[in-house]
Amino acid sequence: MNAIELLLQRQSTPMLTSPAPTDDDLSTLLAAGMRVPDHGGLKPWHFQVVSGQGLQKLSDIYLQAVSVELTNSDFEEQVILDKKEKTAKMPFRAPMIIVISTNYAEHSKVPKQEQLVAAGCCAHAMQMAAFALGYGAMWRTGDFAYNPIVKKGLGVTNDNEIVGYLYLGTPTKEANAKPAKDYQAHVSYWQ
Ligand SMILES: Cc1cc2nc3c(=O)[nH]c(=O)nc-3n(C[C@H](O)[C@H](O)[C@H](O)COP(=O)(O)O)c2cc1C
Repeated sequence: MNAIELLLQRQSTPMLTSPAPTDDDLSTLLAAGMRVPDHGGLKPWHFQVVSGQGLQKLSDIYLQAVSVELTNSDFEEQVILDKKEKTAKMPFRAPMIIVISTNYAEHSKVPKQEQLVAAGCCAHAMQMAAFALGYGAMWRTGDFAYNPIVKKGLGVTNDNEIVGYLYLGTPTKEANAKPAKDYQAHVSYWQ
């Protein structure tokens, strides 16, 4: 697949299984993440690679966060148990997750907004590199990207943000190709 085919045909892979990217391939993904446009060369991001026992650690953090949320809730006991069970399983939807967070720097010419965009580019670049290497990937956030207990557990300070959880692995099945999206309504021209 050449670069244009990759850009025009990319699509997410929600259903992932082992194998995860090999060490060499992971290294390529991380290098692609580092290669993004970066105003001021601040590298205002951090990548936390979660696999193996790390997935259980992430699951424990999610469970802690949801347990606090559910304390004093009006839900019936069985509903609470179901929610906790569902939450604890979330990190196991793939054999590897890269958590992309910001690592904001103070800079007079580079506002946080630009640094956040750059960190978002990292997630996209790593997803594209994963596709190019034959893996599947899905960029997720959800409540746990914004939860203070989860942020603390992952070592993301209050003044930084989790940009996404990039789930990585091998697709469980061949996906039906999604149709291209028409760009006409999203473009204007000055000529
Ligand atoms: C910042 C960000 C957060 C996202 N969070 C979620 C999410 O939590 N759950 C989800 O199903 N899709 C999420 N998505 C969307 C998927 O990654 C994916 O793009 C979407 O399902 C469309 O599929 P496609 O990539 O094949 O076009 C998110 C995308 C972005 C850019």
